[in-house]
Amino acid sequence: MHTRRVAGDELLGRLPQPTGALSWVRDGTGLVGWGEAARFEVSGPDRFAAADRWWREFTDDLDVDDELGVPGTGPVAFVSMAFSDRPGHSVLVVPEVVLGRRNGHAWLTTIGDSGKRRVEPVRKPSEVRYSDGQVSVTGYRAAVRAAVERMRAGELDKVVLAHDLLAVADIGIDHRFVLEGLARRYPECWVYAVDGLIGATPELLLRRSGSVVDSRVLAGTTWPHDGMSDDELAAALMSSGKNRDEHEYAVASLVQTLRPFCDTMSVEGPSVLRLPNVSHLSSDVIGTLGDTLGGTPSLLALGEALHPTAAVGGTPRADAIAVIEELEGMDRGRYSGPVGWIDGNGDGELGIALRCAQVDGRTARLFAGCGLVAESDPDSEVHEAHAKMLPFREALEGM
Ligand SMILES: C=C(O[C@H]1C=CC=C(C(=O)O)[C@@H]1O)C(=O)O
Repeated sequence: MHTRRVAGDELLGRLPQPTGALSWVRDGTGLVGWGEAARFEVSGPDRFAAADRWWREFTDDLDVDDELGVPGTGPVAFVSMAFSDRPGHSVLVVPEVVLGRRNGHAWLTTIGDSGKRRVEPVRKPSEVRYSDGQVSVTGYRAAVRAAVERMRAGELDKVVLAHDLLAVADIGIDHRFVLEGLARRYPECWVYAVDGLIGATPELLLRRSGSVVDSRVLAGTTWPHDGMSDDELAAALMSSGKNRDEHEYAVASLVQTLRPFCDTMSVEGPSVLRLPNVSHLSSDVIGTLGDTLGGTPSLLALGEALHPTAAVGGTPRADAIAVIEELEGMDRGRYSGPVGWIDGNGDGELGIALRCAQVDGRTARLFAGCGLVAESDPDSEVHEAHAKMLPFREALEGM
């Protein structure tokens, strides 16, 4: 395989075909890929360790010629892990071609001879129809109410429940059309696509660059309502006890789990992250990895320890997972699992797969969830989940 410097500043615009897009792009930087040189699929509680092992063996056997030698050059796999230990299907895809841009560098990595692909024009659907997914809005409201009762009874502190929505377009969905729409409206988010899971997430589970790791923790949300200005919404969010509690659980779970791997750690926040559809309480955690057992853990090993954070699971983690299995009533698939990329040195970026849909032909299954605490109100959570589905809906409809 070869990595060469290239000129040009396009990423998503270079994807040649309507399906099979691979993407991890934020505000014009990141990686896109196409073609499949290799694929690894796995499920079950050992999925992270199995994926890590497969990736190490795959890269050990490669003959790499890399002109740049920075994170994201050389061998790269796009990663999307299932939320749940069961059921669930996780996937690593090694593209035939990767195009990357970061810190003033631009590069092209190819595996094998990876012949040129025909470039097909991007297609826009003219009609999209929506219907209930596995969990309707009514079912979701009832599940939220039941979870809130459990928390009021002191059974757990926080749980994240989600529901889904089906969208059917009049033509096969062009992944590039959705990705371009998401990137245009959500430059603060990581716009991703792996094996048909497409979205724009504002939440970074973990980035590893050598011994430095960082994470963006989000929890606590508001959305435009009651004619309030953006500043009024932000001030209300910062002073909401319910949202501050929800956020604190998410930061604490991340810090506690990452601390044993780190020599130093610091937390900045919370502040308000403003997006077009919602605003979140946001904290950044930065750490320096220490040597454990003679080396620093890979990104996938760290992802295994961190997933699921309280932003998608809850607190205490095991109780929250049990409540999700009992009350949510659907298979999340890869929604709310780690998604991103890894390179041959164990570096890379894993976001949390939020604000997304699983796309298959003309159909997209959209997901959104909300963190619940004892003070949560079921109707508000239904509105919040609706607001969280807007990015994908608007991108699909071309708004
Ligand atoms: C579970 C989701 O969002 C999480 C991330 C940020 C804020 C959240 C909240 O305030 O509820 C959720 O924990 C989702 O978008 O589906």
